[in-house]
Amino acid sequence: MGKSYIHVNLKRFDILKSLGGVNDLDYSNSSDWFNVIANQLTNKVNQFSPLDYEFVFYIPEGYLISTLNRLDSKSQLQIGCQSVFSKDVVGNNNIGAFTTYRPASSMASIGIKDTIIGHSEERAYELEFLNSVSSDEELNKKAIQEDLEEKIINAQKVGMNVLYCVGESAEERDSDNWKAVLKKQLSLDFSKVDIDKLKIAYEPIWAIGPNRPVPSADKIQEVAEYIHSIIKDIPILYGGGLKETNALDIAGLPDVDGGLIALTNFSDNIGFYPEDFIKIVKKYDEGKK
Ligand SMILES: O=C[C@H](O)COP(=O)(O)O
Repeated sequence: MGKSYIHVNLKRFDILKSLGGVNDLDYSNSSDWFNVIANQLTNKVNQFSPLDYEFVFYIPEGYLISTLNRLDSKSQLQIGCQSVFSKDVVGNNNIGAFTTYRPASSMASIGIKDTIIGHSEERAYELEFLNSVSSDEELNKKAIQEDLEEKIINAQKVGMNVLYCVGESAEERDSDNWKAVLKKQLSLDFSKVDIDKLKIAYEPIWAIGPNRPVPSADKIQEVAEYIHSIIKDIPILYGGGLKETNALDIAGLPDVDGGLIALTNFSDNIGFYPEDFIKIVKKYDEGKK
């Protein structure tokens, strides 16, 4: 059995329902939302051998320092940040504040070793902005691609592992254009990008979040195989509606090495719930090849 990678992109589930949030997780007795999640998960994920599983949680920036300070040193939960700035800000007496940006070097200096780059949300916001300036969407996507590559390079330069997300939109799927889209997204310069510090998350945009269809296991396998035809021997995680009901099938796919999860409940009490996360992991483990 190969090693499996279960990564979680923990979106803003800390927002209280009274402020428009969706998650019902009760953290009223703690000022630190993620600490509540980590406390509920540590013993459970520690039942899996670190030789068999890697658990990485990409969490909103506000919780990074308190989490790193409070996390049980024996916890197998690894904490990552949600992308980094594309510029190298170190050296040349650079004393900028880099306001609003998150330099990889500053993340490394607080102890962050993992980051998620190119998430569909990151790509979408950048594209929305560029499309408002120029109508040449292909050129805009190319610019985003170059920016994401710089982010990967800068993160790896300070020793971080990168989960790089790729995936097609519903329109690109319907026009049967997914191979061309993925090929462009996977065209990284491997003279600069360290393949040993890289994993790929395939997250079809149309499958992410509540009330979305999920591709069949066969389709996920077809795409993962295609990704491996472009970049050999790289771990591929599937993201987009991965849940208890499909985790077993996805775990058994020959070209899939793990999952990227955000929601654990896709209806009713939408959000991320530690007990449901563990149920997904257990199902995944049952199907693990
Ligand atoms: O960021 C996470 C992935 O895109 C999957 O999201 P999801 O589990 O809510 O479908």
